[in-house]
Amino acid sequence: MSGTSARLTPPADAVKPVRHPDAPAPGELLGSHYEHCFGCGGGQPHGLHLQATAGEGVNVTAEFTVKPAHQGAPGLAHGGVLATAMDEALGALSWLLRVIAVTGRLETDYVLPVPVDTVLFLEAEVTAVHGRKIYCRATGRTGGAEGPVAVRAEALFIEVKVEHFIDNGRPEEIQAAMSDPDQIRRARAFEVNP
Ligand SMILES: CCCCCCCCCCCCCC(=O)SCCNC(=O)CCNC(=O)[C@H](O)C(C)(C)COP(=O)(O)OP(=O)(O)OC[C@H]1O[C@@H](n2cnc3c(N)ncnc32)[C@H](O)[C@@H]1OP(=O)(O)O
Repeated sequence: MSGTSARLTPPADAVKPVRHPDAPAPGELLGSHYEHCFGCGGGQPHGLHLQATAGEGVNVTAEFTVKPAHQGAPGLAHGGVLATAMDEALGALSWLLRVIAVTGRLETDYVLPVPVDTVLFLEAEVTAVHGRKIYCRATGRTGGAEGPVAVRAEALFIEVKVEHFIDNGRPEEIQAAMSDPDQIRRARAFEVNP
């Protein structure tokens, strides 16, 4: 990548990310944050079903298998779907900081075409934190965890409160989520001092 845009460059007084003491242990499968999430939920037949695993630092690894439903050009993954995979892997970093955060900005470099049936090996890490702003980056490799980089992304996530979803989400889904004890448990797993 030739360079990061100014909006994704942490300010000079940004700090190194700190793994929350109650973060999932390294190697732990993080699970889905919401059953109907297009990126990680099991309730979306054509979703990405991305599964992320906690790393030792403020990082995660994840795998995503490109399905025929994810095509753009014949036999190749759609770029927007690949950006979704990066977004989802980057979003999973919230589990390690134990904050709720949403994507503010996402920049993606498409380096290689990604055929259907490819398993994309994703790695994401937080690079810096500045107040509510979480700076992070990710790569997606083909042919194994050490394979060539096919997709690269940098992003800025912004920490929000649970009210962000309650105030803005469609009432049907919010009410269903709020009355689901399992969903409440998952939402709390993101929060510091729940
Ligand atoms: C029941 C619930 C369950 C929930 C489970 C967990 C779900 C997890 C889901 C994860 C799913 C996967 C992930 C997804 O798909 S998340 C879905 C996609 N993302 C969104 O929908 C977010 C939409 N945007 C917003 O809601 C607001 O704009 C946010 C909340 C992001 C900020 O508005 P807010 O009014 O709060 O704050 P602010 O405007 O004062 O900004 C604060 C600071 O940030 C800086 N800034 C902002 N934007 C940008 C930008 N684009 N580039 C550079 N900088 C930016 C800004 O300059 C400021 O900096 P500073 O002046 O302080 O230095």
